[in-house]
Amino acid sequence: MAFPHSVRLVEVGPRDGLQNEPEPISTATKLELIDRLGAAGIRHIEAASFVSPKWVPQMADHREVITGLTHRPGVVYSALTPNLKGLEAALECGVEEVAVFGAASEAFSQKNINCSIAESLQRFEPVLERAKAANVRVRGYVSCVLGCPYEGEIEPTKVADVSKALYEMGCYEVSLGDTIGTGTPLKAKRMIEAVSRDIPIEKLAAHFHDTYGQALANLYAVLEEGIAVIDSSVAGLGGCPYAKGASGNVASEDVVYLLDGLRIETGIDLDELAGTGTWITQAIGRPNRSKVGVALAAK
Ligand SMILES: CC(C)(COP(=O)([O-])OP(=O)([O-])OC[C@H]1O[C@@H](n2cnc3c(N)ncnc32)[C@H](O)[C@@H]1OP(=O)([O-])[O-])[C@@H](O)C(=O)NCCC(=O)NCCSC(=O)C[C@@](C)(O)CC(=O)[O-]
Repeated sequence: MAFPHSVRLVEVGPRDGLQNEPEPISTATKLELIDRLGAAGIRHIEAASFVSPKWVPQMADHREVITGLTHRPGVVYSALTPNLKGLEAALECGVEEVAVFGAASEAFSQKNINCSIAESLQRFEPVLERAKAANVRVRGYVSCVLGCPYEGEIEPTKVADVSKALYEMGCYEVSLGDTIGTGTPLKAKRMIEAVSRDIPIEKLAAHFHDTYGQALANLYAVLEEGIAVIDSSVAGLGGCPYAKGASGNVASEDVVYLLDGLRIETGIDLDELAGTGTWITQAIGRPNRSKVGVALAAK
């Protein structure tokens, strides 16, 4: 299959990137990050997470973040909502899009959202119904699509089953998470092949972490399969509390550089994005994990 002509980047830095930071990050810093990302041309930004503050303290200011956003025309600002409680709180803040998140691994599901895969799907059903009634689109995530920190290998058929359930429930797009970054290009292709037997490829997104340095190679492999939505995190921010040693999502700057080189349109200004990566890493005292970002900053 040929590469897509354009790719939509879903920037998950403000949520996935920051959710594990141990030191509090001010709401003002989060809002500035989100605004800078929009100014760089990103059209979908995952801004917050309506989860329990006991589980993820860094996302406790979800209300302030969502209500404090300066909405740029054409930019979608979304938030995670694991259950009805989270969804109702998000709707009260006027959120325009939400996401539910499940897993292809039983053990990870238990650690992450405190329930089995089957229970999680039951929880998501009323979330989808309520969101539909409120005219709010729902994205679905599946974690551990290329490996689990507890169960190791995950069969592509398991990923396909959970993805299909989310899609049939009404998720407009299913994002496939290589949560611990253990995937390699062949595995990634096989997983996409399995999932796309049930779901049109244009309804799938790649959400790859770079723990083993394979994320760009894996993205190249799935772009060849026709994937045209990529989740990434500016400066490669992030990690996962339930996956020891996991590094962040693939860096947005590195993905844009790759796509620019392939003549695949993103609508994103790489220099502006790289400047945002430099700024946020300095603001929160983290190393910049984008190779492209570091190289551009050194010019
Ligand atoms: C899912 C729950 C809430 C279940 O948590 P639970 O303990 O099973 O839920 P519960 O219904 O029994 O409620 C327990 C307490 O949580 C409260 N509660 C219940 N729901 C909410 C809510 N929505 N917002 C705020 N508070 C909530 C509820 O009110 C109660 O409070 P208490 O009475 O003890 O004071 C919990 O396990 C949780 O918050 N987990 C956090 C999971 C998380 O955020 N993980 C990181 C995001 S996923 C991810 O990063 C992967 C992804 C998407 O990026 C893809 C990839 O890379 O793999």
